[in-house]
Amino acid sequence: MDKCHSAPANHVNKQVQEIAANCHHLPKRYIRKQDKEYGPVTNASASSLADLPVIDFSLLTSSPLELNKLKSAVITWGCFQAINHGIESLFLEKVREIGKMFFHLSADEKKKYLKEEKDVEGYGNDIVLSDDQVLDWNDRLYLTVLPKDQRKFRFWPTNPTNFRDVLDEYSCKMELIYEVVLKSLARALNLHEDCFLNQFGTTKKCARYNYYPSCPWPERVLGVKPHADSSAITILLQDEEVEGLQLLKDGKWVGVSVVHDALTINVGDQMEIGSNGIFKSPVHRVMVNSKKERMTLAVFCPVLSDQVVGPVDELITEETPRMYKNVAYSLDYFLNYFQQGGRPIDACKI
Ligand SMILES: O=C(O)CCC(=O)C(=O)O
Ligand SMILES: [Fe+2]
Repeated sequence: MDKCHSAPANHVNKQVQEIAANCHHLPKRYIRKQDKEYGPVTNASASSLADLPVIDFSLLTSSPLELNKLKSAVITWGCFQAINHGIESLFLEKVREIGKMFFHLSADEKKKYLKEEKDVEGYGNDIVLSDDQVLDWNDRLYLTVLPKDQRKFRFWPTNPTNFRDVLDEYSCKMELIYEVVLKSLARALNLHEDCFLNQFGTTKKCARYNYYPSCPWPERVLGVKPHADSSAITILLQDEEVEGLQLLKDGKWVGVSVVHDALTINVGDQMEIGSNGIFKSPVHRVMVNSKKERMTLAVFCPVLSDQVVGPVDELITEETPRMYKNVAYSLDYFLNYFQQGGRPIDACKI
């Protein structure tokens, strides 16, 4: 059979994992349309792994040098690898393990947590907004973890049995990491350390386990299509061995390596706006592997729904005029641009 034969578009509501398990041909809905991707389509080769700065969190308050390294990382890349962040290696393993155990449950068991068609919360994949939308080669489990009163427990697996406890503990740790990053970024710009924390107010923490089954035609699909995150920051726990994340840097795609026990942290559109464009929210995408599955856990830290985001006053000066309007962030606002391949932040620029 022609390996690239396109199947009819009846896979839209199937899980990618089910398609991958019996993949004799690639369903049409997953085939990349390269003319619709912004940024070049060439793949990163082994030689173009990003030299992403590694920031030692244990030094951020005591070492001006480390703080400066963080500042230049976020200005240059919008992203860095955090080490010595205080989360034990064994615990990170557990966080990965509960995710893998979940995705390895039977299809029927996982479907108990299936999301609704037009919502993101729960187990599933892309919200489909149009017939010609290209789908990502990934399944997800998306759970709002903080504030606690926004948790929708019907989507929280009880299998494995420790899933909820481990994710709950991880959420608390993410709140602390969030605060360290926002305070450090403010100090790096000589602002009061609570400046960004106050600007954004209470932020949500939304955990998204991304599961990328292996794909016999990795060049023809994308794990996640090019996008920038809308959050203030995103804290990513990568797969312990399989790479796949790439950043668009100076017009080229460069791969992000796996650093043992590191958290890969990037700023999102809300921080780009808050910092009046000093920190740039990086465009990134995910490639899939022909042989190995990959699983990551992204924790997005966005403002609460309808909260207005704008640049902090102290960063608007005569030399550095306001670059972004104040915008009220909602899921609809984000999705409308995202699924059409545009960047929501372009609509916020003055
Ligand atoms: O899985 C990854 O490496 C990144 C995922 C990502 O970009 C996202 O979930 O927004
Ligand atoms: Fe992302």
